[in-house]
Order: sequence, then structure tokens, then C-alpha cells
Amino acid sequence: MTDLWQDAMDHAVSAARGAGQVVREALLEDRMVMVKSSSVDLVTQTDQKVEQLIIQSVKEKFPTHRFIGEESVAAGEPCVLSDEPTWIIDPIDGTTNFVHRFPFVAVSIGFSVNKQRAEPAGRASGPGQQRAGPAGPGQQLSRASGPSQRAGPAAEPLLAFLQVEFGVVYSCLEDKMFTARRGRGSFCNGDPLQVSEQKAIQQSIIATEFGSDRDPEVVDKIFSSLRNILCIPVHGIRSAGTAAINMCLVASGCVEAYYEIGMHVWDLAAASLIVSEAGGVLMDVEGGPFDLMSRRVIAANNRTIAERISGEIQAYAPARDDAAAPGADP
Ligand SMILES: O=P(O)(O)O[C@H]1[C@H](O)[C@@H](O)[C@H](O)[C@@H](O)[C@@H]1O
Ligand SMILES: [Mg+2]
Ligand SMILES: [Mg+2]
Repeated sequence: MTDLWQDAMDHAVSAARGAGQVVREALLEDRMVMVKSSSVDLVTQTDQKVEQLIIQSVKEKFPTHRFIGEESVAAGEPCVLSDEPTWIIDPIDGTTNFVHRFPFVAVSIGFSVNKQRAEPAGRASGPGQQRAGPAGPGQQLSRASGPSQRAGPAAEPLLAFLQVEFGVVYSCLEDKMFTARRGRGSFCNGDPLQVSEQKAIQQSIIATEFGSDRDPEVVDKIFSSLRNILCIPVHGIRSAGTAAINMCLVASGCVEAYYEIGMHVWDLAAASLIVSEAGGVLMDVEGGPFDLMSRRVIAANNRTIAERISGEIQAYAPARDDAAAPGADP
């Protein structure tokens, strides 16, 4: 069967690598910092330039494709997922890190098509499932090879439903290219990824972020959740400063879970598939199905740990990313 989207994915990898080079060069220069929704929601000319470079390069090759880009949305473009091929771009995930030269920044490119498709992401990569063992270097775990490559029960669509066809996260300063194709596994620089096999949350590291909302009520909830989780007790809490890299750490098995409320579809799209295809689970912070537009996520190595975290989170619901879109899902 013709592989419709491999060309697009190859382009995404090359665009992310090119963007990473621009980001690395910009780190050597003075950065002019601007603000968006608040004084701690930062943006630089590099965010805007990188997003435009990626979008232009995609438009030249795929003129009919659509875009959701963080900085384009900030400039008033709609944030809509449809059945049309849509590139979901975060030109710099970790802008605050970038501004401060804290050394974790990523370019994130997700690609969604056929929003309405009801097929869960990778029957072979569903929640609670663990692969029998990591594949050898460069080996692709293909959907065509079937679920027999991974042990465990059948996938549950509730947690695995995704709209993303491929995801690319380039951690520019580490020079790590994380990639995933729906049903075909996740990789870092070509090596297959596998989530942690840890089942005990007490022996886990949990990643989260504090976001850019400084409303004291929201901050109280963030700290209450953090306190609950820390006191389980867990081995530790970590923040890389970028949602996409936190999720790639889950996919890599370095941390057992990441949760956050308040980030956006461009932070999550690519990395959600990378987690799922590494055998992880995605869940809403209240335990329901993961929703790309909801600005809430738990990404974990297994369902038990995800559900335990969800039981400790003081949930709240920021305005959805598609809230302003005409015809948006309720
Ligand atoms: O750096 P950006 O792309 O603005 O993304 C950040 C996001 O906005 C915050 O909510 C998260 O806490 C960060 O981890 C993101 O990376
Ligand atoms: Mg981001
Ligand atoms: Mg960004």
C-alpha cells in the first residue's frame, strides 16, 4: 500500500533539524523578549521566524495542507483540527528556557489528518501494554507485524484515541530527534523507544510544569496537586521546562509520567504520539479520554500510574484551544 504520509514525515524531520540550527545560532545572539497573554508568557523573534520558516517550507511542498502554529494562533489565526492534513507546530517549546539559556528547547511538529477517524492509535501500542522488549537498533515495530510484538491485553480506545499521524520533536541542544509514526513505534535518533516498566508509583519520577498562569487560585491547585503527588511519596519531581521534552522523557523511560494543565495542542500533538507509540498511555487529568484540544494531559508509562496521578490532581479547566473556533467540538 502506498505510504501517503512518509514524504510529509521526512519533510517534518528535515524542517525540524533546520529549525533547530536556527535556534542554536539564535542562542549565541541577544534575544529580544516580548510577552503574549501575560508578563511570563514569553515570545521572541526566533519563535516567529522559525514558525514561518517551517510553514513556508511545508507550503512549497504541500500547498493544500493546513496549519496550527503557536505564533500564528497568537497572531489571530484559527486553531482548528479538521479532516484535512494539518501541521501542528510549536517552533520553540521552552521559550522561557530559550530566553534564559536553560539548555532544553525543542521544535515540535505534529501532523493530523482525518480528525473523525474512530480508530484508536496503534492497537499494538495501547494503554497498559508493554512491548516484550526493545527492538534492535533501527528496527521498526510496524503495525503490519501485529500486536504479537507486544504483550498485554487489547488496547482500550478510551485512552488511546489520537488524531495524530506522525510526530517529530527535535531537542535542539541535545541533538535528539524523537519521531513516531502511528502504529510504527517511537524512535530517538533512529533507536526505538520504550516506556519504563515500573509499576510502583512510589519508585517513580514524575515530571510536571508550572505553566504561565499566575492566578493565585490556579497556583494553589498546582501546588496542592504537587504536594499530593510528592507525598505519595514518589522518588522525585522534575521539570524540563518544555512539555514536549517531558513527554519524550516518558517515552524514553527516564520518567514514569508527566502531567500538566494549561499547555496547548502544539505542545502536545507530536509528543503524544511519541509516548503512545513507545507503549505509554495518555489520559485526561480527571481520568477520562485524552483530548488534544483540552489543554490537560497525563502521559504515563502505564494506566495504573496514570490513574493514581489523576486521583491526586486538583483539576481545573482552562479555555479549550478550539473554544473560539466556529463549529468547534463542544
Ligand atoms: O515554551 P512554550 O512553547 O510557550 O511552551 C510551554 C507551555 O506554554 C507551558 O505551558 C509549559 O509549561 C511549558 O512546559 C511549555 O513548554
Ligand atoms: Mg510550547
Ligand atoms: Mg513555543
